[in-house]
Amino acid sequence: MAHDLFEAARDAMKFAHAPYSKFPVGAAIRADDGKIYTGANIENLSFPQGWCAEPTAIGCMIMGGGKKIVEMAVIAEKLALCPPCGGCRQKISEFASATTKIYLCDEVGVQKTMTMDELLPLSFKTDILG
Ligand SMILES: O=c1ccn([C@H]2C[C@H](O)[C@@H](CO)O2)c(=O)[nH]1
Ligand SMILES: [Zn+2]
Repeated sequence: MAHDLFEAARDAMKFAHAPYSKFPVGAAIRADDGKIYTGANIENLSFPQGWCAEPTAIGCMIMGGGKKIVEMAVIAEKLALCPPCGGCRQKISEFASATTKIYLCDEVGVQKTMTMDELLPLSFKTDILG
């Protein structure tokens, strides 16, 4: 049921701290423990110090005891769709598999579903670092 994830991401977006870009983003993760973890973007007056909604949700998942992303939804207030930025794709991939679904949402609901492999093809992998 992706719709509950969409609703969680939409609700999380209300917590965005985005006074500089005025571009609120919300994210919601269904984790392997069955719980939903959410996040919003949190900007900073020192611009590079702000961060995206996705890592907020990942941090909540890790601190809540979740270990893997089963599926994830992302929504932005001002765009039709908000595909995760490059840095977020790498961060998500740490806790996802190639087939993990990422739901790109607008204010109505899920509009596009992509797998992690589609979002981040040929992703960095090595057995040297474990
Ligand atoms: O995948 C993304 C891309 C951008 N943003 C945020 C960062 C910044 O606060 C605002 C404008 O880039 O949107 C996210 O939260 N997730
Ligand atoms: Zn990002």
